[in-house]
Amino acid sequence: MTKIQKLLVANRGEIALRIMRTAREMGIRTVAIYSEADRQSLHVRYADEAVCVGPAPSSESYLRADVIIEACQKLGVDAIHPGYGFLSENAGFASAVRRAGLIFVGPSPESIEVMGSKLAAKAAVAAYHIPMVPGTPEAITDREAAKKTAAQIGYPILIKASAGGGGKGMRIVEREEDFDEGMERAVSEATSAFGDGSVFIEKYVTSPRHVEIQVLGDQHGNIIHLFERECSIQRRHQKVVEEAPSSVLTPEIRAEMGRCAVEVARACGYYGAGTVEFIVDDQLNFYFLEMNTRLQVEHPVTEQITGIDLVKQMIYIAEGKPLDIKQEDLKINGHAIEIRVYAEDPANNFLPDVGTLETYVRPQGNGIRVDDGFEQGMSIPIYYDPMIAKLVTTGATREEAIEKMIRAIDEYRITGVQTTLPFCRFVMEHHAFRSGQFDTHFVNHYFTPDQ
Ligand SMILES: Nc1ncc2cc(-c3cccc4ccccc34)c(N3CC[C@@H](N)C3)nc2n1
Ligand SMILES: [Ca+2]
Repeated sequence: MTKIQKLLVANRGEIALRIMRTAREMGIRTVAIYSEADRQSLHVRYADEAVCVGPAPSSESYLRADVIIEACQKLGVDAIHPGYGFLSENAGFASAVRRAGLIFVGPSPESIEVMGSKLAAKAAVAAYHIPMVPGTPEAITDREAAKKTAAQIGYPILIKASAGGGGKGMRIVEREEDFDEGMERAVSEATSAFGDGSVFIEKYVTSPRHVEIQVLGDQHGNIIHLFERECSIQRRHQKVVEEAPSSVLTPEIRAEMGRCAVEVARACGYYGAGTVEFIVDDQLNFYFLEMNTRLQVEHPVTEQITGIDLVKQMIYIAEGKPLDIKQEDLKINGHAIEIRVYAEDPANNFLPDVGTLETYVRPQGNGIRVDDGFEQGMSIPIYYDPMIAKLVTTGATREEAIEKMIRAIDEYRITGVQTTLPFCRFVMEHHAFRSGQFDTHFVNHYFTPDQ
């Protein structure tokens, strides 16, 4: 066991601040990294020490693994927390951190590697009888054979890039006559996007819900799940509204999905915080899709209903501590909803809107959590994800969480940039959302930009 005394957070914005807050509660000293564009940002001011890692573009700063590791050695840092995005699912970085004698607050490079390839993930899981959509277990090498398999599976099918994920590198093929062209395009897109043209086929589940299970594993083989998050309200594979628990799962299906998620984690010897993604069809059948080996943006809704601080657990696990939480001790307490507040203009096809937060007043009160990285007067840098904040409300019931969300959105005062707040309010008021009857096509179905 190694007690971490000094932690470098290799990230920026709200997640960097969020991680540093937990570290501070644990008596751990914090080091921030920042690009020249983030010199004045909050996470830099909050940290005990801060290091400029380069110019604004991420490739020259937040992705500079060598500069980040060098900074650790210079400052006597023990561990690095990668947050999400940037280097958080980069097996090479996790290995380099290890080789430098530092602790990577995350899973092993091997787990990151396996789960980074959709096919390797499916192969690792195959022996565990986890429901997966019908499809080809291997990358397509023989197109005629693949065409036969597609006919057996039945159209529509999805052609997916093995190196893809998060919706990138997926093509729907509705009919057999479109197969050849669909395959051509899928391979060329995967080759240009990921440098890896290997693709596989799956039966397309037409109106799925996106439900994911949070798992926590320690370095002694203990793995638990912390129930599900529903993330079906997405726009172009960018989640906008997430909630925990899901409004459709029954206790039986929840327990079964949780068991499967733990088995997926076990299949790759997982430790740390991870998320197992499923899609759920309208008959409430669920299918394993992929595993994310990072802390996710939407992790707060899980924290709110379980009372577990996931960053604290990640740090304990990285220190080699055995989990001090038993599965049977975990209960769902209440309902939490998160909306992501982006500096984007819903009336202008959600284009990023640059500008300065002339007014920035957060909502407050019982059941309101705001994870953000900005103060009034700050401008939104154009170089990074334009997320301003995550607004999380927690109520005893889903209805109460929705009421709180509507009240909080109305209290949130932001001028100087357009934001997605009006769109989120539209969702909270919509009968399809309120009744729980929605799927991943919600935004396309119900939101026309001129509204
Ligand atoms: N066989 C099969 N059928 C339906 C699917 C539906 C999704 C999906 C999941 C979540 C949101 C979506 C929005 C539009 C289109 C698809 C989705 C999906 N995803 C999207 C990103 C990655 N997590 C995998 N895979 C699917 N696979
Ligand atoms: Ca993913």
